[in-house]
Amino acid sequence: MTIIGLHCSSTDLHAGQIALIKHGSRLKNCDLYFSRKPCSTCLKMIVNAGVSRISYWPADPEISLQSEASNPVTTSDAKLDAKAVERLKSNSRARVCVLLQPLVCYMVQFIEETSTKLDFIQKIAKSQPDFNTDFYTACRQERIKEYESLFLISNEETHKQILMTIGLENLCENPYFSNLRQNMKDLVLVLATVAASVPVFGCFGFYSNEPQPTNETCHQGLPQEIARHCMVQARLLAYRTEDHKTGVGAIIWAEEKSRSCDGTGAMYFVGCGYNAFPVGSEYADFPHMDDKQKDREIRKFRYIIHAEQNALTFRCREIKPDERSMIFVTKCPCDECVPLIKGAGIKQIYAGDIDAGKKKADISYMKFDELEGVSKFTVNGVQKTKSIDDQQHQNKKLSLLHSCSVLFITQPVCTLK
Ligand SMILES: Nc1ccn([C@H]2C[C@H](O)[C@@H](COP(=O)(O)OP(=O)(O)OP(=O)(O)O)O2)c(=O)n1
Repeated sequence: MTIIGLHCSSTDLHAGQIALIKHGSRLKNCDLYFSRKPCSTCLKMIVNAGVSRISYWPADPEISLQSEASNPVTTSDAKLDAKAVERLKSNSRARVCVLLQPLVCYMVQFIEETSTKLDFIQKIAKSQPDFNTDFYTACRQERIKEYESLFLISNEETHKQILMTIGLENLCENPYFSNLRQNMKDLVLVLATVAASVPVFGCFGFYSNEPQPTNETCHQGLPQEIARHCMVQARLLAYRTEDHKTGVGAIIWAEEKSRSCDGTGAMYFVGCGYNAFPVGSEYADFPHMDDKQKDREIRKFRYIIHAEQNALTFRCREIKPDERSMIFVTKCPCDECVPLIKGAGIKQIYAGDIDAGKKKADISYMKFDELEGVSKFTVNGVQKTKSIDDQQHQNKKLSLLHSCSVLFITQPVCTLK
């Protein structure tokens, strides 16, 4: 499976409409993932394009109806739309379903434990002698509150009533209703926990240690809020790793010269990946051991494909030489990946610098510091003057997760082993 697009709604267009404009009939046989149930305006076009499945997070239109319940016009429009969506759904070949996979029971705890050990939190901790150990907990609580208000209906009864209003009575019976709420809460916890591991704190952010090589925009740093957001995406990917010790995630974005209709501004998704063994292999096909094993033959390093390597391999767009292209990696790129990133023409690297400058037996991280011609942004607590982008960004909150409609499109791909 390859992700071929990631879009969010703009002022004028819904995410589904943007997907149509961007991909047209290439959507045929693709799977689409929405952060809300698509409305009839989007759904009619999408089913017509021949998509194979549409999965959605079941929080909207419910959440919008919650705040607009007192307005009879909106409620009756929403009812009409919900009916139209159900009719489009039942007369279409595409499968439209709620996407709420229950998490394995230890997942939330595992993510909570590992998130506190990540470099961003560790750097803040080191730089603050009077560091309050509850800082991470406080950040997490804040994110949980924020995400709950965006993605959940707090009151059970209100939730039930809204589901009935839009014709989803079948979801109101138990155990479906309590399972639905529990699965939603768990996923919100995971999202909030990972987001809290890249917190807003003092002047900490992703900064370059070197003077900018040129004034060209393709080397200028992104607004911190966007950089943090993309790093959270990479962190989420890292949890999909097949390396049982070290998970790494990478995501590549680029910026078009001209701003088009996309709700992500001029940014467009290029590719993403995490460290894993060759596609289609079984657990026992390759060794899983690390440097601590004396026998080098049973170490993982010659087999595992790095997050950046997978992001480059399974990308859906070309990397254009005149555009600001950037890769976000949760760990320092190693010596195998640094020349690949530079060779692919990527202009900026946002990375954690854990292990930078280290030479291990089978993997080394020496080339990152010496790399020239690619701008590097690592976690830093140095006070910087705000970039122009940052200032402009204050008024235009680009936040992919926060947006009402986020859309992933995946395409089945054939892989040869
Ligand atoms: N930029 C990077 C760096 C590493 N990796 C992957 C490749 C391996 O799956 C794993 C290797 O990580 P480490 O160098 O941390 O090695 P260990 O997993 O052995 O851990 P340790 O830090 O204890 O040596 O991470 C990656 O995908 N991208």
